[in-house]
Amino acid sequence: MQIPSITLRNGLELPAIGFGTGDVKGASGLTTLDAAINNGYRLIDTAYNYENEGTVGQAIKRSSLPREELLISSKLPGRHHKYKNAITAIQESLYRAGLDYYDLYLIHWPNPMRGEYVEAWQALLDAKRFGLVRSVGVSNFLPEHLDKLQAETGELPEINQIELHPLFSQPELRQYDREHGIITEAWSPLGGHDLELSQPIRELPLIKNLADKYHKNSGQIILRWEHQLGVLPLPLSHNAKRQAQNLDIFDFSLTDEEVNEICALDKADARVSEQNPLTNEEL
Ligand SMILES: NC(=O)C1=CN([C@@H]2O[C@H](COP(=O)(O)OP(=O)(O)OC[C@H]3O[C@@H](n4cnc5c(N)ncnc54)[C@H](OP(=O)(O)O)[C@@H]3O)[C@@H](O)[C@H]2O)C=CC1
Ligand SMILES: O=C(O)C(=O)[C@@H](O)[C@H](O)C(=O)CO
Repeated sequence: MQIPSITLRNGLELPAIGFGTGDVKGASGLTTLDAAINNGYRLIDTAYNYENEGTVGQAIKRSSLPREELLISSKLPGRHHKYKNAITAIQESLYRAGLDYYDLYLIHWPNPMRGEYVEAWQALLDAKRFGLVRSVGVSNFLPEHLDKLQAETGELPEINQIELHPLFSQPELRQYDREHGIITEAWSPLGGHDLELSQPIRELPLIKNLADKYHKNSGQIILRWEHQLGVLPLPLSHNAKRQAQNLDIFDFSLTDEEVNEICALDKADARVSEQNPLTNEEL
């Protein structure tokens, strides 16, 4: 299946959809990742704190794909924002995965009350200069945090990975990212792994009607809507069939009106995670 690409400011081309790995680890995680790669996923989102960079590295090795055909993204945890710790953590991330470089490395959370994210950003920029990572970005950053990075280092991230789904579509943050040449990635793009919260989103009448109209399922409608917004979604499925369905979104288009109708479902306080980056500090 041909997946379109999205190009970062620095010219790096990413597949327009990636694979989330939040709880994918160990032997069962390896089976999940084998299936994902086999299904055609080429961008894999991991994190130091997921404790699965080893599983991701193992899956890469088993895939027998040339390293350059895969794009691997990891994230720096809050406890390692100090410059020296950040460089060491990136090296440790590489050793865990058995990789020579990451394609992307993001600051996982800004942790604004600790106030060390500019130092962490400087470390990521230097890690890029040292050749440890090809592109650098952030996750869960709000405009005020991004403005501070630019003011203090002169450099903005290539990527901002944020919570985004039909009830929480983040119009202001998407606009900020777009105006600053930052690609928005969506975490919990299907409404997250808590079925009680995500199922009602996928069962919204508008989403179900569109699924019927286009002979797709609700997940595919949501992922297609995110794609048409210019957002790069990172869905996770442990199920090989759903993994394949989530990639099968490039043979139809929603109308502009339908895209806007889904955007109109947005409720500014409908985070499924209740994790507001202003107050949520993760180490
Ligand atoms: N930067 C950050 O702070 C964060 C980043 N993330 C990243 O984002 C990724 C994705 O987010 P996540 O929270 O996992 O949630 P998702 O929105 O990707 O939803 C995953 C859940 O949806 C189910 N699912 C997948 N496809 C379908 C489908 N087509 N129809 C119905 N159900 C489906 C899965 O079940 P099943 O497995 O049974 O298919 C799973 O329970 C994470 O894995 C992680 O990589 C997540 C949270 C925070
Ligand atoms: O999954 C991630 O990337 C996170 O940042 C986690 O903190 C996630 O939001 C979670 O599991 C919180 O309990």
